[in-house]
Amino acid sequence: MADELSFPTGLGTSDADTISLLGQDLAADLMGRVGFGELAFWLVAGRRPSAGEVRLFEAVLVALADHGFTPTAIAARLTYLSAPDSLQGALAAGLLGGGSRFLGVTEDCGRFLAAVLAEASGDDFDAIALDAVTRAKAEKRFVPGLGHPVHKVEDPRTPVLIRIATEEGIYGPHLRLFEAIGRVHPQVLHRRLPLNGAGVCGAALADLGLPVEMLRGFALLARAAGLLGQIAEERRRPIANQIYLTVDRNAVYEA
Ligand SMILES: CC(C)(COP(=O)(O)OP(=O)(O)OC[C@H]1O[C@@H](n2cnc3c(N)ncnc32)[C@H](O)[C@@H]1OP(=O)(O)O)[C@@H](O)C(=O)NCCC(=O)NCCSC(=O)C[C@@](O)(CC(=O)O)C(=O)O
Repeated sequence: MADELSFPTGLGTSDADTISLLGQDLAADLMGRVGFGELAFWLVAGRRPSAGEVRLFEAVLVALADHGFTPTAIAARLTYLSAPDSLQGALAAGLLGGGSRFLGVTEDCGRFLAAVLAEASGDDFDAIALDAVTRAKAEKRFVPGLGHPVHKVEDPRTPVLIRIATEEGIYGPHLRLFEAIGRVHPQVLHRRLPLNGAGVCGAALADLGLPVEMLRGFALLARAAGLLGQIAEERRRPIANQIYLTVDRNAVYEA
């Protein structure tokens, strides 16, 4: 009976002396020879990325690592205040906040763009974008990737990622549609909103051919590094207790 069991994997395995990963000898062929970003791409895509793809992918990871005292950073710091014995708890608390308003939008935007492109015909990207924004507004949905709480005119990450994608020959239909949304949305929303960093990262990852259903994972991978930095700084120069006491001392009891 046991002979019939089979659990196929193309990722990792080991025996007493060796560790294999992605068909390579981990110790001999990968350690010290492949960057962590390249490995993360390879693990998910199941193919080794080109140097240009690694450059764009790592630019995404760098873009999303940290954005100051965001809800994810504050959640991690407050959890660390309460449970300094649980670094993993603080990290997990921060990552749990990667959702449809902040950070997780990387995937929402990639999915949105992919769905619009799947239905679209022709190559008039401004017309396709206009239709997509009009439909989102009619359905009372926010367009993912538009707007930012701090960068009201331009998110500095957006033009840089578009430039890198163009330089590396990876600028594709998702980034093209995203830029078209940036041009046409004022006609529908009657205000000009910035194309934000989370959104451009989703468009770039989709143009890299990564599965849109996995894009939140990359945003979380990037933010895990940033949150580690936040927790390390919390240890060196704590602020979480002040946040806690400020809210508690200013609470207004309205029973
Ligand atoms: C980002 C924010 C909540 C900002 O809110 P705010 O309230 O400050 O927006 P305002 O500028 O005040 O909006 C002015 C008027 O436009 C309307 N309006 C706004 N956005 C609109 C839109 N997309 N579609 C239609 N209409 C819109 C709004 O309803 C208002 O209408 P009205 O009330 O009538 O005046 C909002 O845009 C939003 O939900 N966007 C969609 C989700 C999105 O893309 N999130 C990514 C954010 S980046 C990120 O995740 C990475 C991170 O930022 C953070 C991290 O790390 O955690 C980092 O940097 O790394």
